[in-house]
Amino acid sequence: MTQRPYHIDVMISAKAIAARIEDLARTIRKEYPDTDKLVVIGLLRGSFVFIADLVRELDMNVEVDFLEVSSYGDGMESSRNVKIFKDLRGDIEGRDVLVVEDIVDTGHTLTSVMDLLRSRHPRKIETIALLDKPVRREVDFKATWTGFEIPDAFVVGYGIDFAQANRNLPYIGTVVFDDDETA
Ligand SMILES: O=P(O)(O)OC[C@H]1O[C@H](OP(=O)(O)OP(=O)(O)O)[C@H](O)[C@@H]1O
Ligand SMILES: Nc1nc2[nH]cnc2c(=O)[nH]1
Repeated sequence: MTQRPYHIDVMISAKAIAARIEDLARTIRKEYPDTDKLVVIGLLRGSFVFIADLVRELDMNVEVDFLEVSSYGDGMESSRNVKIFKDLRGDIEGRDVLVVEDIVDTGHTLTSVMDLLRSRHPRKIETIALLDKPVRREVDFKATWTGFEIPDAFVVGYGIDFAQANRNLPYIGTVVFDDDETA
């Protein structure tokens, strides 16, 4: 399938993201005062940039693990069918856990991931999402901490893809189709 031509407008700069992550890391540190080693779980693939920056700001002992899930494939619409492609390496029973996500949109991904992870009986489990698009929600889900609330626009960059491209942009941008602008 040929891709409709598009460009990307900057929505949140790399500098604004870095400043927000410093704030979030301070808040999280205070939320886990008695934790020996926090298990920080990144949801692949979208969260790989966010988790890398977040853990380097977290002034505490952490263990990093990943769960690979996907429901969008290469499209712009959720399939509402959250598939697990790769499970955690570690056991989270009795552990303090933080789940790191790039974006909450319909809410299906984090709802289904949290159902799965809670069934493994962590001692405490919280969620952080860099972006939240509350107007698109289809299931009731709110992350414990959110970086930025954003309007209804398809975003890319900072780990987030469109058709497996643009994950390497250092900022968050919106996809604008060129033929929509001329219509
Ligand atoms: O709230 P939702 O509507 O469920 O959407 C959020 C999810 O969508 C994207 O994942 P995607 O399925 O595109 O996989 P990816 O992380 O590998 O890009 C994103 O990374 C979130 O995990
Ligand atoms: N690339 C991308 N993936 C998403 N998954 C859920 N919402 C979005 C979005 O706005 N952009």
